[in-house]
Amino acid sequence: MATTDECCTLQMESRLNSKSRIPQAGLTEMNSAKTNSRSGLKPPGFATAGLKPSATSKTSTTTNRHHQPSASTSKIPNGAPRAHSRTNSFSSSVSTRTTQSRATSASSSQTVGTGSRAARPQTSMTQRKPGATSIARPHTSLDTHEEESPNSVLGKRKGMQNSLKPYQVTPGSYDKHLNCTIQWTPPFIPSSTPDGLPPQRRDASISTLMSKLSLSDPVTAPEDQVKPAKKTCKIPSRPKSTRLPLRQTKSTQLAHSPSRRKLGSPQKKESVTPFLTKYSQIKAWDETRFQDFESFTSNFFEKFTQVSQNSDVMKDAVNIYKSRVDELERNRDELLTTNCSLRIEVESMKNKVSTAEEAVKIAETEHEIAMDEYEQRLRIETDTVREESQKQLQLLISQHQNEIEDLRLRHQRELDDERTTYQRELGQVNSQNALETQKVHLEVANKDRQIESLQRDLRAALDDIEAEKSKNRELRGHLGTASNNTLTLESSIRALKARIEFLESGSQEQSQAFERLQKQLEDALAETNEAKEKLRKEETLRRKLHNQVQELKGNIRVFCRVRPPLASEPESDIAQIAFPDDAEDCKEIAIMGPEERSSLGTVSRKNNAFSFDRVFGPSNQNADVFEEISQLVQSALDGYNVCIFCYGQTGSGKTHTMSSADGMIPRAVHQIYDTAKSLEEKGWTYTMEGNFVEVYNENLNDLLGKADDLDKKRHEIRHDMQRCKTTITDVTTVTLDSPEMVESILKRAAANRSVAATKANERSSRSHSVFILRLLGHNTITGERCEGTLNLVDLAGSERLSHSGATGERLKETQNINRSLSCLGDVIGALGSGKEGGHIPYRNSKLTYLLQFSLGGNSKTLMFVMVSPLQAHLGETLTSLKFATKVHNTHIGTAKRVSKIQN
Ligand SMILES: Nc1ncnc2c1ncn2[C@@H]1O[C@H](COP(=O)(O)OP(=O)(O)OP(=O)(O)O)[C@@H](O)[C@H]1O
Repeated sequence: MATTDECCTLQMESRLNSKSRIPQAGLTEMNSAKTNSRSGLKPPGFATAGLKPSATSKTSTTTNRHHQPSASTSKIPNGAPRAHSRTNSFSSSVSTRTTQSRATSASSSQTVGTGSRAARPQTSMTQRKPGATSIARPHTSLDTHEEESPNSVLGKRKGMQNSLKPYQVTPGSYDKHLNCTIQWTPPFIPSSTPDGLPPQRRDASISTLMSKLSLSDPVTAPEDQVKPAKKTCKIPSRPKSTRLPLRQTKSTQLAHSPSRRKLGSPQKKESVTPFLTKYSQIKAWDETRFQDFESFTSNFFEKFTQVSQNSDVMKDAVNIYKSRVDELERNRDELLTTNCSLRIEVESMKNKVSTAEEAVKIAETEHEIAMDEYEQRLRIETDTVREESQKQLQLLISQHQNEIEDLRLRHQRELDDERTTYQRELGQVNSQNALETQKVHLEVANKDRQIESLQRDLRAALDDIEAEKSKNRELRGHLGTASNNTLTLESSIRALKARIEFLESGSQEQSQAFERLQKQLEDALAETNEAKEKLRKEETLRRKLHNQVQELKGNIRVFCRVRPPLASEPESDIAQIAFPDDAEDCKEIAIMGPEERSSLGTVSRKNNAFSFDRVFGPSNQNADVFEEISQLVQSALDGYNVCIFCYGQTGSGKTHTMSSADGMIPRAVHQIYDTAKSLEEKGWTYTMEGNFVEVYNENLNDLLGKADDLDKKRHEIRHDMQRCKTTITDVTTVTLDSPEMVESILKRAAANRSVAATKANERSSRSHSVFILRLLGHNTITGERCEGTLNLVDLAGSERLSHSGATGERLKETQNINRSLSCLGDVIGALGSGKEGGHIPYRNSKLTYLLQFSLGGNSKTLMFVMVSPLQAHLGETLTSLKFATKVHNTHIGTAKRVSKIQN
């Protein structure tokens, strides 16, 4: 029964442990509180059996959950065992008891908690009396130690923390608190049994167990086993397990101390009477149960140790977590504080940022306004500069185009003129050559030398003409170059226009384009100046060559013109006039003379052939005539005195040729204007002054003056022999500013003459009209000056006096006309005689005296002999032709150009 009860007790205890009950508590409740409190017996030998004086043999390992390690060796947090000086479970249970609890347990038995410990069986040291319910355990050093420990079991329970601290006691180690050496005793057998056991059985079991245990009491221990200075708890060495958990019930240990002592002293086993009650039934030691119990205990210890170690690890982890939580809380507080300060700073920064943003917005607004104003100003300035640039460019382009156009027109005119002139000159030269050849044939003996000379001159002239042509080609080349330059400039202008459109966005590029254009313009101007310089030189050369050609042609030339029959003139009255070389040179005219009856009575007609420098037939117009005399007009511009007069009977066409609307005078004036204008680019500036006078009855009348002054106002002819210049006193001089003025001059002259005439067209037939055009030229570049005079003379009718039948005033007129014409013939004859220093009868008539410097060596003279086609005028016609032939045969010396160089 006892064995069965003990097994049941162990099983119950195992179940209780498996329910996480604290083993110590369970054991306390079952063994100490009940058993000891009820038994009230003092365990015999308790005070002496269990304690041995020697503490050297064995060590006991126990675990005390209620004590904080404080001995010589301690267990580190990871659960490693540490040495402890505490005593066994008994000592531990005593140490957890407070003074008060001990006092309380002394008066009343407690079944739980500390009270149960107070009721556990007392050791022999307490000398517990039988029957006492509880005996206060005497104070030992453990009490003080227990109370001083901050980790007392009460404190643990209150805080529910660190209640599972493992506590190991090494058997044989010295506990300083108990002042004894822990001595291992054989494993005790838990006596806890389920409730309901009869006290007798319980006591018997306890007695049996206690009998197997021996606890040497220092009091009863042999003297040699007890150290004099301290109490020693000697526990017999344990063969296998040396660890004893603290949880093992202290009260049970105490209760079984006798058994323990008995086990620890096997030699005394037989001699010692088991400390059993009368109810104990245990008679012998059950070795098998002991071994089971020992194995169970060993397993239990191992599990307990493992759980304790885990608990220690968890506690250490909890401590670490707590410290970590504290640290984190501190960090959190610090972070909160920092966060608050940062929020304040953020708020202040936000305010600053908002203020700064407002300032930035204001500044941006002001900046935008300023930028708008600046852009507007810049746009206005750019538009202004662009407009000005465009205006300047347009102005430059228009000026340049005008200059180019003028230059081109001038060059074209000059080329046309030169071409016409040279063609004309060539024709004239050819005609002259033919004429000279004819003359050579006619005057073979006398003219051989002259022909050879003329041929040489002709060759020279041809060479000159070739040279002139080459010059002309060069000029054309220059003109072509100028035209190319013009085209280049025009293309440049077009490119610049396109460029300007492209460059509107940048004034700098525009200025560069302007500079390039300016440079091109300067280059073009330089080339133009070079061309002008060449033209000036060519002009001088041309004048020289032109004069040479004119001299070769002769300084006095005679042209014959036959007017066409008028509508009022019947064809039967038309004389037989032939033009033998009409298809070739137009220099011959043949007029069938009147019938002549010889002495034998035969009637015959003589063919009168005449040859002149040029013969114009009825079909020729004034334009054809002027084409031939235009070279003389050019000579007048070149500074030579030229005299062109028309000779012929009344009605032969003198006035028509000279003063009609398309006559020589208007055409000459127009040519002079055109030529003078073209010469302006060569530096020449011309001033034209005109006089229009008549010689009537050997008196000079100013046809541009008042009509009433005609035949009343006297005018004197003055000659400046040094300058070879003729002036007329009190004569009206008209400056011809435009070619249109000549028409008014002619009209005015005609009007004055008609007022003075007694019959229609009468005055013009009875007087010589002289249109004097003085040409004053000045070259501003070379400084040259020239002064030429063009005299256009419309002579009075040359009919004979006998034929006119005039009388009285008319007779006087006719006589004066004949005398003046005769004087003209005399002067021409004298000039043609070739006598050096010979007398020239200029003064014999007003006309010749007036034309003194235009007839002679320094002048070029052209005489038109006008022929009426009427048969009735045949005699006068032949007379005029004979006179003209006489003039034509006259050779006047070389003309001298009136020119000077300005200093
Ligand atoms: N070449 C011509 N073609 C056509 N008509 C002409 C030509 N020449 C002269 N006439 C006409 O003949 C007429 C006489 O001409 P004009 O008056 O010129 O002669 P004139 O010699 O000047 O006479 P006068 O000595 O009296 O002045 C005019 O009516 C004129 O129109």
